[in-house]
Amino acid sequence: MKIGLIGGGAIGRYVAERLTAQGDGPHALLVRPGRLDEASGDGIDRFGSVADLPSDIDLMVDCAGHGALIEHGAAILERGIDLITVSLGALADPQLEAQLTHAAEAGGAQLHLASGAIGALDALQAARVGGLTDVTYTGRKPPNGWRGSPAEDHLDLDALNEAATHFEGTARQAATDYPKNANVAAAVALAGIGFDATQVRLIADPQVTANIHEVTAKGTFGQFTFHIEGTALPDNPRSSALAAMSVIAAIRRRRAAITT
Ligand SMILES: NC(=O)C1=CN([C@@H]2O[C@H](COP(=O)(O)OP(=O)(O)OC[C@H]3O[C@@H](n4cnc5c(N)ncnc54)[C@H](O)[C@@H]3O)[C@@H](O)[C@H]2O)C=CC1
Ligand SMILES: O=C([O-])CC(=O)C(=O)O
Repeated sequence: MKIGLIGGGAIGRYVAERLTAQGDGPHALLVRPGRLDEASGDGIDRFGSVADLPSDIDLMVDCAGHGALIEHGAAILERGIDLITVSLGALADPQLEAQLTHAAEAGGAQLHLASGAIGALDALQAARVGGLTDVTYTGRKPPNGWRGSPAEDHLDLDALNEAATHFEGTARQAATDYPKNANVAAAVALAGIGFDATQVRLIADPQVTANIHEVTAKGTFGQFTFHIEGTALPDNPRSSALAAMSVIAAIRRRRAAITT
């Protein structure tokens, strides 16, 4: 299997290192148009557009964020190349979701949503079958984990001495307003009761050092609470290491004889 990457940041570098260690390339790095000189993904052949990618690429992996999925997603799928993405929050835009669905159908390819920094999505998907009544997601990170997000408009992150909520609303609004921080909200929404019915709370908390995600769900199946304290990647306090690990796990599942 020949694998190409989008994104040479914190997640992309982790994924590239793991792929290299397991003998999987990566075989191409797709960068922003006109950014072939971008200082990332060292040693990997770079390409500025999907059309330029080598013809033998079997799988593309988006570790670059919403802009990359918007920019390259449809073209990859239309070319018949499967795509794994961590940029789930971009699907809060119904037009993008429709565009990617049509592109996947036209190309006979599949868009796979990596589980990212959260877990229990399998339980949510199963619970949805019987009917879910209530799903809430709470994301709690240290103040540094919210830099570059709308949290900065509501809070003085440097002066915070107790936990402060800076967003309460739907998963659609969270995913739209926090493209670098609320992909988990989108993952929960897509697995469960959707972007508009999933309730989200985002908190900056100077007392914690981990990226903490909590999901509670109720339905005919019963109820559950899932709580995870994720270690951030060394290069980006916003992004949990588990998000990068979930990409490698998704790739491994594709070639496993027995899979979940
Ligand atoms: N699903 C999940 O649980 C999570 C998802 N994410 C998503 O992953 C994204 C990347 O995370 P990090 O690696 O930590 O960020 P980062 O900022 O360290 O790296 C982003 C990389 O993507 C590249 N890039 C940006 N736009 C691009 C485009 N249009 N085409 C090609 N390359 C492009 C940048 O040059 C950079 O190399 C986040 O912005 C977020 O949206 C992050 C954490 C968890
Ligand atoms: O990595 C995390 O902990 C979560 C995150 O940034 C996201 O959901 O986009």
